[in-house]
Amino acid sequence: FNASFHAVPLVDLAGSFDSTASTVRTALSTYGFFYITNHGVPQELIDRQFEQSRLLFEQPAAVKAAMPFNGTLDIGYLGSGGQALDAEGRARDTKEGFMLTNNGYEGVLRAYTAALSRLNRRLNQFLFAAVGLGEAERLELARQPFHVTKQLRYVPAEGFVDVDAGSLGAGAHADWGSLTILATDGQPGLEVEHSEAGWLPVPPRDGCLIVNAGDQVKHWTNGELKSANHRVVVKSARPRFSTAFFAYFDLWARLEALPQFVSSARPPMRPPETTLEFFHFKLGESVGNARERGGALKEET
Ligand SMILES: O=C(O)CCC(=O)C(=O)O
Ligand SMILES: [Fe+2]
Repeated sequence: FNASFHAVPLVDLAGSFDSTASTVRTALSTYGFFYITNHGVPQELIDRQFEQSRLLFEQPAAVKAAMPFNGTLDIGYLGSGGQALDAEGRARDTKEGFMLTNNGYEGVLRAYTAALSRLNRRLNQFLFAAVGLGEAERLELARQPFHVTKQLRYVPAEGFVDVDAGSLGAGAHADWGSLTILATDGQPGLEVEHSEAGWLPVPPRDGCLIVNAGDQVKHWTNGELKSANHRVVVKSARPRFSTAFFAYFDLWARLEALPQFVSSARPPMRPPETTLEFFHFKLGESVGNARERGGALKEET
């Protein structure tokens, strides 16, 4: 096995529409992940957004606790150990998360979110073309995509990271929505699971954002395109920051497996359901997992 054959592909958004859509299809059916370059989000906006993230996470625990996580909207501060993304793992995630609210960093976060929202609409055109659908079908599912912007900070575990014992910045999971667009502060840690190659690093690349498909795309294409499992292993001595923009299809859109990917031998993976129904199901599951695993981390004081 040669790892160099197994690298997450790069999609150049400045290329021709058809070749970009075809690379998106290959990338999502093989890895579930791709890098994007010439994405149009100014590096300066990405950097300012990380600066706000740094300031936020440096606040005293009491200040962060005063912006509590809202389990219906998925906004607010969720402390280390508040979530356990790996449904089969034993430990809770060590990361802290902060989701968009109307606090002081509102201006920067809203500008960042607006830029990513435009980029997601562009990526959706390639996604729909990749499965042979056009603008009319896109408007049925993705006229006004729902999205959540989540700033993350991974503080290194004390001592060492024991992957076998399940101690991860973020446990193995697939994302839930349509496409996730990830920016990082340049520190490695993200890994994607490949069916033959196992866990592959997805290191940051200059000028690139990282994109991956979520479960909605998997259910929609009945497994033809992948929502790859991924995880975050942070071994460095300093904290790692990343910001994930989780896009979904429209909140009220009823998602159903596309007929071209369904047969009697290949029944739909899930019954038709709205984005909202699926989102609440997954959110309840991951926060519930962490509650059940109480005691795996020190309680925050
Ligand atoms: O921080 C990262 O690199 C990925 C985070 C992630 O996978 C998630 O929050 O769903
Ligand atoms: Fe993820």
